[in-house]
Amino acid sequence: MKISFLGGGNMAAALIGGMVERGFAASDIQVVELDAANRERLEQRFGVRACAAPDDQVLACDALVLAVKPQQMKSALQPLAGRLATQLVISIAAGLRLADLGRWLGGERPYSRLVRCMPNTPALIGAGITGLVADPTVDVAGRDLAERVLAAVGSTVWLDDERKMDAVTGVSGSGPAYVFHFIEALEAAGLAQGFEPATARKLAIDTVLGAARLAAASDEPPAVLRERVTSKGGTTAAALAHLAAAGWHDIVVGAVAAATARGRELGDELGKD
Ligand SMILES: NC(=O)C1=CN([C@@H]2O[C@H](COP(=O)(O)OP(=O)(O)OC[C@H]3O[C@@H](n4cnc5c(N)ncnc54)[C@H](OP(=O)(O)O)[C@@H]3O)[C@@H](O)[C@H]2O)C=CC1
Ligand SMILES: O=C(O)[C@@H]1CCC=N1
Repeated sequence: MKISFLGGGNMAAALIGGMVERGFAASDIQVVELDAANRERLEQRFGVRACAAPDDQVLACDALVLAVKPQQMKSALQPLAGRLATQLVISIAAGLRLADLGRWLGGERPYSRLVRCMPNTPALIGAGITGLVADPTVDVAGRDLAERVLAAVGSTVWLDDERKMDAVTGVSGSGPAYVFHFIEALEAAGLAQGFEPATARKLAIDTVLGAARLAAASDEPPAVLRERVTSKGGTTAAALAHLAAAGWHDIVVGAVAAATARGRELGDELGKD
């Protein structure tokens, strides 16, 4: 299976790294990337071919992953318009809708062999989660191909309605940043309590890792696991009361709503062209 990437930045590197680590042949992966330093990094780190513009070799692929920023997409697709025939196009761009991508990629008619998805950066270590939605005209073979690419780097969730994709972006696409931010805060809290930096970081990271693994392995919901940590009149209750008073739950819900709304706004703004 030959996979080409348009854009070789952070998320493309996470996907390529995860794919190579999980047995995709580096010689079957190509990347079009404008930045020369990025091209060199991708070639050296993963052994893939990187080039500055989409040539015939890039187009001779089974799947083309669109991995430029949403604001760069329309101009990045211009050199490809009307040149695709059988390739499955997989967009990972936040906000951008299938209909607009199809219009930008098409020649006389819109291109419809399209899957829109939203992965996240833990893909780099095979621990990503991706939401996917296909254009209704994509056949089973096309869906299987997208599934094989994204399932190589983590779990997948197929959606029946493209409008839900912005919420996937809000929850799991952007989600690792919220978790990293939480780890940063926990680490800073450890430093404030007098731990050495390495100890503060280890306590913070291993706590999040262990709690997430326990939640994933448990038949019980996170709320029950939380209650088990919370002894009556104990330390956790004191911390949770502080978080509740600061509106912790609503803050997280509001953050996801802001990300979701921004995805929708990007789709509205950029799709107008
Ligand atoms: N980062 C994340 O966690 C996630 C990102 N995404 C989506 O992935 C996409 C990429 O995001 P991210 O990797 O963070 O962004 P980056 O900016 O890191 O990567 C995009 C890369 O594409 C390059 N580029 C721009 N125009 C072209 C072009 N015409 N041809 C080839 N390469 C080009 C950019 O170069 P230059 O910098 O020189 O412009 C840049 O290196 C976005 O659409 C985003 O919404 C989805 C899920 C998660
Ligand atoms: O911040 C962004 O727009 C991208 C999409 C999801 C994660 N990063």
